[in-house]
Parts: sequence; structure tokens; C-alpha cells
Amino acid sequence: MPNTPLLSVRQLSCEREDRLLFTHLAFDLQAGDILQIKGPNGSGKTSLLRILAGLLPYAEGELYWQGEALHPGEPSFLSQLLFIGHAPGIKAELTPIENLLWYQDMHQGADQHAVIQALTRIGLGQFLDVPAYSLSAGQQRRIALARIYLSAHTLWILDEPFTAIDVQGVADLEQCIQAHAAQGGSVILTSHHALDTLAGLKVLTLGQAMEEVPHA
Ligand SMILES: Nc1ncnc2c1ncn2[C@@H]1O[C@H](COP(=O)(O)OP(=O)(O)OP(=O)(O)O)[C@@H](O)[C@H]1O
Repeated sequence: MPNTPLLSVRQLSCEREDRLLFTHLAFDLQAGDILQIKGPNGSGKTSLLRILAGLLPYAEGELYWQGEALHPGEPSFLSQLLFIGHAPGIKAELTPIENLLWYQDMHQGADQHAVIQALTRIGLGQFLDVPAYSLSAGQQRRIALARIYLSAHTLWILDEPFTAIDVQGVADLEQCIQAHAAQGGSVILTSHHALDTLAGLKVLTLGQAMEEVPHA
């Protein structure tokens, strides 16, 4: 008998500004899955991720988390979710350490040692104490992405995580995503890049059926 999916989406429709972006969207996400959402600009990829994160209402549909009806904004679900949106979502006047301590303090209590380790792993070890506004776009993005190294969440939802990240950074992130999935976590992400180096990748192109991608 198949395992209960971690997340099930059924008959989901999204409408923005009186325009229907997608209808009858349905897919299952199993523990250990990495799911890439694809589609042209404006097709609704970010909107879908924001619906799942409880940040955007949806027109119709049902969501299930581990077989139970899910209302995405509910705290018990949010405690298992790491959402990193399109924008870096950091405070420009704070240093990388301050940004992550502030974020951690809101969620699970601050741990400066863990924050420094995460920033070092993401390649910001030499920029711990400078204001974020003095860093490049890719470095600012890395501050936000360092949260994956602090995360104990089951589900990661990452909107364009590789934007502005260099080749080595992309490879490191892919490795981290793969490791999370290998430990039974799941990842839903958007990216316009081919991610076929990720083993077990599934792709959902909005408006089409979900497919498994052969490992490159
Ligand atoms: N803040 C907003 N307010 C109103 N409508 C919006 C807003 N953001 C997006 N939309 C509408 O939703 C549509 C889908 O946007 P969304 O960001 O979900 O697309 P996307 O597939 O992620 O695009 P991209 O590949 O360019 O990131 C847009 O074409 C726009 O019509």
C-alpha cells in the first residue's frame, strides 16, 4: 500500500485580479520528494508557492497534510515549513548575523554559534559583521538561503533559490536540497534552470501532468 503523501493538492484553482492562473491543479508530494514547479513567466508558480505557504488565498480546492485537511496558515503546519520567497527578505541595515538572529528569534530562539556556522557554510564567513546593504545581490540572497542550514523543517518551499547565485553556490545548494530529501524531507521549488542533476527530481509544469525526470 502506498504511503500517505506528505502533501496532497486537489482541484486547486488560483485567480488574481480576475484572471484565472490555473485550475484543477492536483499533485501528491511524498516524503523525500523534490518537486520543481515550472511554467512561463506569469503562469502562477510564485502564486502556487504562496498559496501553499498560507500567504495567498485560493479560489477553490483542497489541501491535505499527511492525510489531514490543511489550512495553510495554521501554526502546526507553519512550524514544519521553511518558506524562502522570491525577494531576499532581509533587512538591509542589519548584518548577516543580525538578520539571521532576528529571524531565528522569531521562530525558534536565537543561537549565534549556529548562525555563524550557517553563514560560513553558505560562503559568507568573511562578511558576518557588515551591513547587508553593502553586499552584492548574490551575497544578500545567500543570507536568506543560509536559513536552510538552520532548518529542522520537514517541507522547504523555495522560490527561485538559485537566482543571483554563482556556479559553486548552486552546486552547494543542490547538494543541501538532495541531502534534505535523502533524510525524508521534501522540497518544492521554482527555477527556470534544468535541475536534472538532482536525483529523483519530479517536475510539475503548470497546466500539465507531473513527471519524473531521469537523473543526468
Ligand atoms: N502582487 C500582485 N498583485 C496582483 N496580481 C499579481 C501580483 N503578483 C502577480 N500577480 C498576477 O499573477 C500572475 C502570476 O504571477 P506569479 O508571480 O505567480 O507568476 P510566476 O509564474 O511565478 O512568474 P515568473 O516566472 O515571472 O516569476 C501575474 O501574471 C500577475 O497577473
